Amino acid sequence: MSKILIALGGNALGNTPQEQLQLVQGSAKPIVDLIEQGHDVIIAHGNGPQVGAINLAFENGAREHANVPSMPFAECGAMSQGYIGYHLQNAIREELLNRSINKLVTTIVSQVVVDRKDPAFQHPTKPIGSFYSKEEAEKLMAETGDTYVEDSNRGYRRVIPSPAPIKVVEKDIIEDLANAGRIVIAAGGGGIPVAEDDNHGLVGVEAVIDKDSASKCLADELDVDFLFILTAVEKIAINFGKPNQQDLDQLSIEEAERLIEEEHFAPGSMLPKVEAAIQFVSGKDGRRSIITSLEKAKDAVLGKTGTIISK
Ligand SMILES: Nc1ncnc2c1ncn2[C@@H]1O[C@H](COP(=O)(O)OP(=O)(O)O)[C@@H](O)[C@H]1O
Ligand SMILES: NC(=O)OP(=O)(O)O
Repeated sequence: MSKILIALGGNALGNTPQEQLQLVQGSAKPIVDLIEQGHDVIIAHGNGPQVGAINLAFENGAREHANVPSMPFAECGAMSQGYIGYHLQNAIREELLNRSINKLVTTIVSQVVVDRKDPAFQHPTKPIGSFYSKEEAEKLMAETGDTYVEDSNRGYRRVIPSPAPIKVVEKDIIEDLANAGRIVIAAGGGGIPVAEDDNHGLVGVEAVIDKDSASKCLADELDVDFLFILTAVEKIAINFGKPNQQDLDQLSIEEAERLIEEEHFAPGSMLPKVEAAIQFVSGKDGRRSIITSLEKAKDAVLGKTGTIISK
């Protein structure tokens, strides 16, 4: 049996608390399928819509009420981990109980170290929060000074810096729990972004780390066999969304790199997933990364579907 790190995409969580509560019930099923198959599973997840909504709520509140503080992004990230982890761990717990699987599940508040000098701080790229029309985005940019960009033909979203993850601070605890047979939700939302100060302290920074990149970092640190990136599509494709779209079953590192150069993967959506997969499998022989949909996870681990990226 394998050790699997699952990176859960936005379609597993939705956009509102009500939607999330509903969707995580479905998301828990394929996760528990893998557990039932005997695999050791660690779960990471995104937080783009959630961290954007939390930050916006505080910003709007602070504008209108003197007693509402504005909330830094690291704290917003921490809140998103708690909020998503709470729903997800309860859904997984319930699914385990329904199937009489005697396993415990928990969420670890996870910090991820980044470099304050990372050039990403000068070039915000991480889309967060809701989607807006071009006109709405232009108005918001003029009002707030924030940056908004078009996100993969889906509308305009605010972007903030997304530095590269260096290490997961709570890695040893996550590993201890996983080795003890616990199911761990960790590095949620790419982890709380922190920088190390001169006295080994950790200080939150204004950023949101890409969850695929942070998942790759944790997968490396835990030396898992599979990095499973679960999103809304069953397979990755060339000419995505065009009449000549072709889904891909398998990719070598070299093939994947060539397709990146040919710009088949949209930045901010599929590109970070393929990059994370390449980096993960490049790290050690025998590793595999699978990109597929939540619904197909069980089949994909048996090699029946998904796009497998390997050496
Ligand atoms: N070449 C491609 N092959 C498949 N999907 C692609 C490709 N390029 C862009 N996409 C889009 O990227 C989406 C996944 O990115 P995104 O929605 O940002 O991920 P997440 O599930 O992490 O929230 C897919 O659902 C699909 O719409
Ligand atoms: N942090 C992060 O990458 O979130 P999304 O996957 O929701 O964009």
